[in-house]
Amino acid sequence: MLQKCIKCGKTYDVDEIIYTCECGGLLEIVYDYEEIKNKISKETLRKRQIGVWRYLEYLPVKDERKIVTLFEGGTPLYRCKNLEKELGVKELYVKNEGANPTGSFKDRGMTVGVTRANELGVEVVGCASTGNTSASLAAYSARSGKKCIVLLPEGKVALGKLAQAMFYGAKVIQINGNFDDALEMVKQLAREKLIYLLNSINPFRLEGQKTIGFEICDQLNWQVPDRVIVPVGNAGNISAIWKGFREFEATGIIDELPKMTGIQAEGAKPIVEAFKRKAKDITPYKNPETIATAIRIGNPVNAPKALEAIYSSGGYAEAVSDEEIVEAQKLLARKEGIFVEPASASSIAGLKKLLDEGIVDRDERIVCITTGHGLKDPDAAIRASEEPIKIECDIDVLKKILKED
Ligand SMILES: Cc1ncc(COP(=O)(O)O)c(C=O)c1O
Ligand SMILES: N[C@@H](CCOP(=O)(O)O)C(=O)O
Repeated sequence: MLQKCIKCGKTYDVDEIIYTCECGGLLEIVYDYEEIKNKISKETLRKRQIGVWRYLEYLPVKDERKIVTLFEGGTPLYRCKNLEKELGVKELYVKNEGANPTGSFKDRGMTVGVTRANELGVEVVGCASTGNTSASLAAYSARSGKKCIVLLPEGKVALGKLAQAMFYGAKVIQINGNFDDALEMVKQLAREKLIYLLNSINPFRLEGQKTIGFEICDQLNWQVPDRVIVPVGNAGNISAIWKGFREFEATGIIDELPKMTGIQAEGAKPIVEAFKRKAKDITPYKNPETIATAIRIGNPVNAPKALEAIYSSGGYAEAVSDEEIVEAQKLLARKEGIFVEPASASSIAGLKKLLDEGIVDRDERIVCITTGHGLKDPDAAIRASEEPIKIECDIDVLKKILKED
């Protein structure tokens, strides 16, 4: 097991605390896949409880006693028959990551990232966040007794997420700047070794998130979807999920791969623009803006990994407007009973748009990832809903209302 630069191929020991290569390239964790293949089979995996740690041999942990867990993963993969009818597709699933312990997919990353921090003997962890990363890191650092510092863009973090970070006991610092500014600041703290950084630039964190790909195969009885659609912000998740599929292929668990499809918001779409230019580099946005605050990111650190995932899987990247996001959020809640935060609904909005554009075939088996719980952002949900009806305590008035549509 090593850390390897995706740009120049240089390798580093896993115990070296380093976030990018000397050449500036992003790092990823590589394993001896033949060794994993000899240890693991579908049957052995199935004997264990579903969740991130079912896939232990694929995870960068040396000492199991150091694992910090809140029982993350094992999230539902819903077949969505009502949406299939509504959108005119043959087979549609939603992988609902809002069902994780703190309500987002970040918990998969943090169980592994904070376990690594434990193994390294780190005492102070930190991150920049649009909300979910901070909520999750605050919870896992509380559980492992570490000090936690989170930097947030003031006024742009959904209420539920802010409440979580504060309540789990993190030191919460709001900056007069956006997420990208906050990330630059915590990267500086990490370079000076004042914190162990647990944003997705840390390759160990992404190892936990790749288990979304593992679980999708597992829950589809080892079949592989034609396409996986993922909301994209800092671009770690789409890269991680793709790595999961590739590793299952490398170890003989699956023999096909899905088309990775990333969705961004119109006001923050540097990856979509790069994809449409067929480029490998992005042009960052200085002032990203969208109702989907979780993906209000102008300079995604994992852009090279995400673009590689999209290009080499034959996938696609598209942007959706705030109106399309809210419409999709409502559709998912009202047709399937699944309440997600706005950023999460971009995968559904993106699917609808790509079907209309003829990019996605109606016969495909599709999995949309919904990344965070709807209760994270109650303000957005209330703004998008009809006002409750107010009446006096009058039974006749109530009966009259009951008869209305
Ligand atoms: C709810 C939600 N959806 C999507 C994303 C985007 O994920 P990524 O940054 O890995 O692209 C985030 C945060 O980054 C998020 O919190
Ligand atoms: N949406 C994210 C943004 C940070 O992404 P990360 O994956 O690099 O931590 C958040 O929840 O803060």
